[in-house]
Amino acid sequence: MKSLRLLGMERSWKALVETRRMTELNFEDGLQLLLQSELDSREEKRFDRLKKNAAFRYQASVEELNMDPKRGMDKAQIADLITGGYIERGEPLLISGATGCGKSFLASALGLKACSQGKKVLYFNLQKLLQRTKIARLEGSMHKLLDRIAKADLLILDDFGLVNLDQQQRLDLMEIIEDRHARSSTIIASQLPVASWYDVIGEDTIADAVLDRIVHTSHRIELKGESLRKKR
Ligand SMILES: Nc1ncnc2c1ncn2[C@@H]1O[C@H](COP(=O)(O)OP(=O)(O)OP(=O)(O)O)[C@@H](O)[C@H]1O
Repeated sequence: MKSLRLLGMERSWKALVETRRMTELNFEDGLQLLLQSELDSREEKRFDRLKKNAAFRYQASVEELNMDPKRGMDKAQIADLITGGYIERGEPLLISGATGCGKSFLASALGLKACSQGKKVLYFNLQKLLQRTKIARLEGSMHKLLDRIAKADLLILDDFGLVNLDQQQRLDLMEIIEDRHARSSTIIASQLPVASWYDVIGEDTIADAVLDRIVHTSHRIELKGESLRKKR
């Protein structure tokens, strides 16, 4: 088992030997148990890898979400998002709300859920990502970075609209969104209401092109209430 790197199976086998349960099982049940242990162990490892790769802002889970409707949380909508259907269909999710109302927490929790469903997720603060694209262009690694982003089943762009974009940043955002359009899902979180995103992008043709690709088919969550940081 060790040579074949069947580590989950090996662990289960050792437990069976130590507890002497192996003598109680017939061949078929024993084999099934060992194979199931191997499968569980691989899924667990894949989940850990996906979670690490996603680089979430919070290690938040959907079970921890405060579902108070006064905060703008709709149980049925969240339950639907948890199934991951929006990711399969490549639909965007736009989360807006004032600072501290839990946008990043919600996006991270949905991202973690997607990892548990075997999806490749990437989480970025948008400003930091657009600084990274600038550096990647200078270093000649832009193609690699865009390729990595395009391959993600779910891309989370947090803090959209905190600063205005320059022309190159607008074009980079456009390219990222275009690569994903109608194929892969993107979550965008912003303190600004969706109606003012046009002005944030700042150039009519690019704003039209970006928003046309994300707004029409999107799911929306508008979080309300006072900052959860203040409450704490
Ligand atoms: N559902 C929740 N349950 C428990 N704590 C939460 C929840 N949502 C958010 N928090 C906590 O509230 C604080 C603010 O949350 P978060 O960073 O997600 O807000 P935000 O809306 O993204 O803020 P900003 O716009 O300033 O980035 C964090 O400390 C977070 O841990």
